[in-house]
Amino acid sequence: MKKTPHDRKGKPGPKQLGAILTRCGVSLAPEQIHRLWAYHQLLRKHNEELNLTRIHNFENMVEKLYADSILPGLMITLPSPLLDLGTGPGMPGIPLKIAFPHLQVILAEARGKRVDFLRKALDELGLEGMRAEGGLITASFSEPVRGVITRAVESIGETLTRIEGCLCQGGLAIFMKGPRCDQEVAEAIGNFAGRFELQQDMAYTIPGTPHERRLVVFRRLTQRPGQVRKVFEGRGRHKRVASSANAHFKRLKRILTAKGIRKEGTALVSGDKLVRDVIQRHVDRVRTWISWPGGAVPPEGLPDQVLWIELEKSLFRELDVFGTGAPLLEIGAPPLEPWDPGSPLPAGVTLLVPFQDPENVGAVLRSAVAFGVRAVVILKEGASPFHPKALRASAGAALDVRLYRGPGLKDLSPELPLIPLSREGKPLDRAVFPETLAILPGVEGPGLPEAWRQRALSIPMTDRVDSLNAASAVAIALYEWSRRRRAEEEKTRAPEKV
Ligand SMILES: C[S@@+](CC[C@H](N)C(=O)[O-])C[C@H]1O[C@@H](n2cnc3c(N)ncnc32)[C@H](O)[C@@H]1O
Repeated sequence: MKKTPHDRKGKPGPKQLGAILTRCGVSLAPEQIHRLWAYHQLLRKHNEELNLTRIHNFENMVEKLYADSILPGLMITLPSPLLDLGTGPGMPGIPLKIAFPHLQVILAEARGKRVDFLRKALDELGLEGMRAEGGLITASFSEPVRGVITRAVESIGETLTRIEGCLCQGGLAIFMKGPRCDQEVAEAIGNFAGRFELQQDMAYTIPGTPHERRLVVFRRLTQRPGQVRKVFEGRGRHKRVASSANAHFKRLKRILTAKGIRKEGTALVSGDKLVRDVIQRHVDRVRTWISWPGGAVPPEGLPDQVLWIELEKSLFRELDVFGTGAPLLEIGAPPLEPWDPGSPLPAGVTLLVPFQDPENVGAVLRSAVAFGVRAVVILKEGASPFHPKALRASAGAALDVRLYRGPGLKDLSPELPLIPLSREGKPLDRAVFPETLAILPGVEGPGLPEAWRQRALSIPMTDRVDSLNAASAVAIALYEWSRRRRAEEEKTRAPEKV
């Protein structure tokens, strides 16, 4: 190692740099120490003018900047190419490149003067396989990288969104954090479920110092949007639609109504969470992913025949009737199986639904699934369970319950073992529920035909309102039934031996 004027005992110089690094668990070859020393000098020289770092004490700089930057490379196998997002004066990218010369590193820095400094540093240090990328990295940055590393930039969630365009599937997002980042990590796990998974979360102390750190590593599960596009284009399943006369758009417009849903046999799902849930639980029903240019691309794992339609934003808004601003899904909604009133009801509770408001149909389907209803019969007067409002109000439950199409209210035989719900009936809390039963609420407004009212159950309530909302009344009746059933089960359970 060459001697420099500063290289006396205790004075900053390559020798002391090497010694402090060794104490921190980082041992570098002499030429690497010289490169790092040259970088250190550049940093000092330009710091006053460019405000590159607030750490000035030599020992602190070595421990908190250089050793800190290099340690992640000793703890995990760093992927390459590696994007150092928000590198500032080159941290951790430059010390990492010096310590691990095989890495291809892109130093990303938004501020122009810092970018000038980085380019000068790379030039003077003769670091090859490394470059500085100026400007703000956003989700549209699409150069493929296998890893992203960041130190002191922003929250984990913000970075995971930002690297959507560049981090390859299976690639690592590496976060150099302080010790207290539990909440940030937990939020990212929840918000990016299905897109990123937590691979490692290591708490450590920089050896020989009291400085605590966390290395948090997320692995990307999904493909980059450009790749997804290629896959859909390769299958001939990607369409861009700019005209309202387009046949796909006209079909999608039609399925906003019950008549169109019946005719096309498909339905529209809206809302980010619901769309993701439906894909996860009913992927075989998915027909079309509907977005707009620049909007979210379809997730991976959709069946080959699924179509991706990118609609002009104004056309997309016509379909996004709830204004969710999230992609929509077209799903299969085949005609309901006809209900045979002559065949025995399944054990447990069946629900007959005459509601004309699709939101009530959706709400009641949600309660039906919540309380373990076996089958739901949509009567002739009932709204479509696949109407966009019904699907949304059901939070997807419309796809989780056995649905049948039944006759009209007036065609229901009085012989059927139904339990009608009506304001005039006997109090629900005193009712005796048979093993197998079917609950029949009335239509919103007119309620039930006279014949059914006579044998109805009623929910005790004040007379300050005329009636409960139809879907709420059913939810209460279902709750009462499930409460009684649980109480029965408790009773029949063998008493525990003492
Ligand atoms: C607090 S500094 C940290 C610098 C360095 N990583 C370190 O640990 O010393 C954050 C730097 O990130 C840059 N930055 C923040 N967001 C960025 C983005 N989206 N793209 C590029 N640079 C960004 C800022 O300009 C700033 O220089």
